[in-house]
Parts: sequence; C-alpha cells; structure tokens
Amino acid sequence: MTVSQTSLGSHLPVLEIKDLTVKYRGDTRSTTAVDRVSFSIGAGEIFGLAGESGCGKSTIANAIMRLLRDPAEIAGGSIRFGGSDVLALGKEELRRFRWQDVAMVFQSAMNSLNPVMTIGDQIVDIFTTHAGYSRKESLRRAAELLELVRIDPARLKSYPHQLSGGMRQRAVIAMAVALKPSLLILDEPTTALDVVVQQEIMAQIKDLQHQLGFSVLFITHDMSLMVELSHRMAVMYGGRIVETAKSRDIHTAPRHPYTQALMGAFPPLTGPRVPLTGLADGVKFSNIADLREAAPGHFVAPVSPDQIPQAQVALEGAHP
Ligand SMILES: Nc1ncnc2c1ncn2[C@@H]1O[C@H](COP(=O)(O)OP(=O)(O)OP(=O)(O)O)[C@@H](O)[C@H]1O
Repeated sequence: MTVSQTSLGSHLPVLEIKDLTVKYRGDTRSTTAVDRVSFSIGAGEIFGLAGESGCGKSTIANAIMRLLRDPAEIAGGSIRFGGSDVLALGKEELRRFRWQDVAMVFQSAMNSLNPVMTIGDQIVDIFTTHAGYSRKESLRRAAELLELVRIDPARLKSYPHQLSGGMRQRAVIAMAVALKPSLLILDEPTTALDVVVQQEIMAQIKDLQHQLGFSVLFITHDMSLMVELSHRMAVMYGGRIVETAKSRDIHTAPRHPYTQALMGAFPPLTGPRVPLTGLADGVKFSNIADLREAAPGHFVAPVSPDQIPQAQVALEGAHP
C-alpha cells in the first residue's frame, strides 16, 4: 500500500513543507541553498516554484524526492506527504514513494532515456518492476500511456534517437505518470525545447493533470510559463521564498519588487508585445530597507549579498 493510499485525507494538503533548510557543506564553510522554506500543495493543485538559476528550486525538488547526496544535507524543517514524514521513510517505503506517490521529470529528462532500449521496453520495465504486471499487461498499458500523450503506440518499438526532442520529453512525462502518482514534480520540463514544442508539452501536462487529477510542483525560471500553467506559485530568491500568491494575482499585481522584476523580464506568451524590463528603477536588492518599503508586509526574506553572492551577481548584471 502506498503512502497516498494509506494517509491522504480529502482535506490534507498532498505535500506540506515547513521551514526546510538545506546546506551544501564546503571545505571551509557551508552554503545555505534553501533557507526556511515553507509551502504546501493541495490535491489537484498546480503549484509553481519560480526564481532565477541558483535560487534553490532543484534543491527543494531533490529534497522532496530524498535524492540529495553529499555534500548536501537537510539542516532543518519537515517534508510531509499525505501526512507521512518523507524524511523518515525507510528504504522500501521510499522505493514505493518515488514512483507511486511522487514522480519527477528532471531538467534534462529526455536525454536520460536509455539509448539502447526501446521506448516500449523502458515503459514495460516500470510496470513489471513497480506494479508487478505481466509483460503482456505491461505492454498493453504502455501503449495506452503513449496514446495518452498523443504518441502513436507503434513508437513503442522505437529507440530514443528515433524520436524528436518533444516526443522524447512526452514519453518521459508518460513514464512519470505511469503509476498514477498523486504528485508530479516537473523541474524545468521544457527548457531544452523550442517555444512551439514547449507550448505543446505544457498543454499536454494541463490535459493530463485534468484527466488524472494529480497535483503538480512545477519548477521554472520562466515567469510567463509559470503564470500560464500554475494555480498558485512561490517566488524564490537566494534560497528563500519572497512571495506566495495565486498565479493570476502575481500576473496582474506582483507585490514583491523581486517578483515585479522577474515578471518584467519575460515576454507574455499571449497578448500584445510589451517592452521587457530588468529591475525596477531605484530598487537595489541588496538593500533590505528598500525592499521592505517597496513591499510592506510582503517582504519575508532578508537577503544580504554575502549570503547569496551568485544571485547578487545575476541581479547586478540585469541592471547595469
Ligand atoms: N552539489 C552542490 N554542491 C555545492 N553547492 C551546490 C550543489 N548543488 C547546488 N549547489 C548550490 O545550491 C544553490 C541552489 O542550487 P539549485 O540547483 O537548487 O538552484 P536552482 O534554482 O534549481 O537553479 P537551476 O535552475 O540553475 O538548476 C546554488 O547556489 C548552487 O550553486
């Protein structure tokens, strides 16, 4: 029995993260990559985690999946899935948790398909190993899965190199939802694809989510995509969440100046062309007082340049 079957109550959030802190240990000092991050995702909700490269998004995803390895360490906080303590799961529970409860599509997932196995054999493997189905039943389900992501089931016999990038990514997404997880984590799922294919994949994910009802943790630095896909989102900066709100509110009225800057840096996917902007004039993100003044009541993450040199450099670069 999976964690979701045993303990997902109708009103419990599917995922609940409280004060999660993750550090990477260095020779002389540690870097706090994720700093007291809290958020929860409801059943059937698409929740987004946005923020520039290096702000800690993937570290959170890997912490949820219990994939963090040395020198990373969870220094505090909790991760609960359907009421169960993810950080306390044993080896066997973890094996089930990873495919049946939560599945993740990584940034470069389409390149992680086994090049010497057909797509069909790779999907069949999931069913035989994790669900105990016979090969015949697994093949039948593999064909159904490909149809679900609008790939001709004849492609079961294809090798990854015989598929386009978009098809490979759709196949990976199909694999992720094979065992009907309650939560799908998508870490920059379309970064390597062109804009048209990106749109197709996003529409597909929405469609799948609608049909299968899973929750989604969608990770991207692309605010336009994020606003389009997610119901609610958190914006991260330097390891901390600076703003959490409904995505449509972030779209129409971002409160935090860093969110405003991120929104201004991406062209909208639909509607008229608008000029892109960097950081708002006069806002210095190293200056905590400016941030507090610009977003009273919404500033939750004091950030100092020495805490997050990488983010600081990026921000300075965006606003010469
Ligand atoms: N193995 C590691 N050792 C040391 N520091 C690391 C390691 N992996 C990540 N970091 C640091 O942790 C911080 C967060 O990285 P993370 O990959 O989670 O960010 P991200 O927002 O997902 O960025 P990206 O979109 O580029 O993947 C960064 O400052 C990064 O340099």
